Amino acid sequence: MSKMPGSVGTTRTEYVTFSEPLPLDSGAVLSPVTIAYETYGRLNREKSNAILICHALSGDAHAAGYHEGETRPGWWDGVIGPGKAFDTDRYFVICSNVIGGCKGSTGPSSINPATGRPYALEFPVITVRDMVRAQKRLIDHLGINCLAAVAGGSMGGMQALQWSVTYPEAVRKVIAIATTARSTAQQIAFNEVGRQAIMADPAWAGGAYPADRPPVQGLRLARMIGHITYLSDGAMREKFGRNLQGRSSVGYGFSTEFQVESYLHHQGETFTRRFDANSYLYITRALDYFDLAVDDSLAAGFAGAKASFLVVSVSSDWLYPPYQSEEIVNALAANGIPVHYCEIRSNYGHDGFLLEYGQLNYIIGTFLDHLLVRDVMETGIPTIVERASIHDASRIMIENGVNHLPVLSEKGDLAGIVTSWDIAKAVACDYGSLDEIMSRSVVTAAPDEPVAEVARRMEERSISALPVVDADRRVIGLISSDAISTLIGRCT
Ligand SMILES: CC(=O)SCCNC(=O)CCNC(=O)[C@H](O)C(C)(C)COP(=O)(O)OP(=O)(O)OC[C@H]1O[C@@H](n2cnc3c(N)ncnc32)[C@H](O)[C@@H]1OP(=O)(O)O
Ligand SMILES: N[C@@H](CCO)C(=O)O
Repeated sequence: MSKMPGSVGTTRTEYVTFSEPLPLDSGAVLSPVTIAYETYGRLNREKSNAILICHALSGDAHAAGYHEGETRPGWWDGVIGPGKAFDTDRYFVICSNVIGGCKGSTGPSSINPATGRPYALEFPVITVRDMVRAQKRLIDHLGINCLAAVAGGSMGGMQALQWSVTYPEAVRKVIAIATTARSTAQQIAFNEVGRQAIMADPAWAGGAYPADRPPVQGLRLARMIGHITYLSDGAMREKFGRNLQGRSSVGYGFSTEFQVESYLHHQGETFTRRFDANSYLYITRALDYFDLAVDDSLAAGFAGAKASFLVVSVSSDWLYPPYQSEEIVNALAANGIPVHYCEIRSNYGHDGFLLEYGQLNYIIGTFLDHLLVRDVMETGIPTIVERASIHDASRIMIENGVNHLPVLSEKGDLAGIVTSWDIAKAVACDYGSLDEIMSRSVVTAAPDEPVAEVARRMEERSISALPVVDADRRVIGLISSDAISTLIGRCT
């Protein structure tokens, strides 16, 4: 299929296998570990533009574009592509199938090297943290030290949150949608009913069913139950009301009569053609175990996180209700961690995170464009020491083609700044020492400040560049109005 506007075009799932054993939360190890993944866009030279997308319960690595011969795009195609929120003209977008899944990554239907047969229930129980550990292997394999963002909805949002606490140095932004920081009793309850439906199917056979005779009845029922929780009362009423399916009056029996019944049968049926029953057990168990709280405190759980966060809920989501997003926001705010919160207004229910593309594109796009100084600043900039001469300063400025030169004290922290305008003044007024011309009260920027705020400060003070300093006033870069306007020009 040729590339369409806004589409990443034809895509293909890649596979990588790691032979080094993957330690799991349960104490078991998994080896070898295969990860199925797709990428869209190009990784830049600095490897700083990578975004990891994490999928929900039944998703896979195919998040965007079209597989050869297929007409349905990837599951988050509405937000991934040129000009979309996850803009593949700017970002290198990665999506991988979770371990425990059945879409190419190692899971219970993979061959157990110890027996030569599918693992089935010999597959170790996994957690969301284990899924993230496996993703870290992939990210390392791709040579990426720090992700520009990790994003996902539902279980994908849990993985994104998990990244922020397990690998705080390896992720700059987290986008968590329609999710929670710890599974609730109600969520565990629905998962358990689904699992019981599968395990009660005689075809499940203790998990050792042959690939061509899976427990379809149990899996169908599990999905029907699950799918109800992905919708809302309003969405069901709007979609089906009390409409009958293919008949004009009720039949006083137990065959399928209502449209909503027919719809759920359809959803259950199609699910059995694309999903493995044992993977359903393992992944829902991972959801149950998910709890980022430490000593029952979510604030303590997020204490080490370093990313900035976007938390999004769906107004009609009763499976992962907005109050659970608000808990995440409060826990982050308690740690002084930058966080934005948005509630998508939608009647769709939980699956709104797969459908509300207009709102998602706007909210995510705005957040990703909400650049921080560290995203824009120039690093490795020239500096000069306090005792140097005006001649030294002008030579360094000419050699490096810069108009701003931070002046460092003997201790190495910021003592002042000298500009090409100061040099011109020095020549005109015949000043001899750097001390006479440099400004000592320097307006600075911090790496975690939003660029927009710094741009406002520069405008108010009529300054065209600010040194970026760390907590010890060590100069770590420079942000200039030129760099900001180049960026804005590129983004419009
Ligand atoms: C999140 C991840 O990481 S990936 C996992 C996401 N993917 C899924 O969950 C796949 C299954 N889920 C769905 O299809 C979800 O409903 C969504 C959210 C993805 C799509 O939502 P919508 O576009 O609103 O589709 P909707 O829920 O109406 O379902 C449409 C299907 O129901 C069928 N349908 C609609 N009404 C009826 C009915 N009365 N009787 C039988 N079937 C019906 C349609 O024919 C269509 O079938 P098809 O998907 O086989 O073509
Ligand atoms: N429809 C989604 C819902 C779970 O979040 C899925 O099947 O993965």
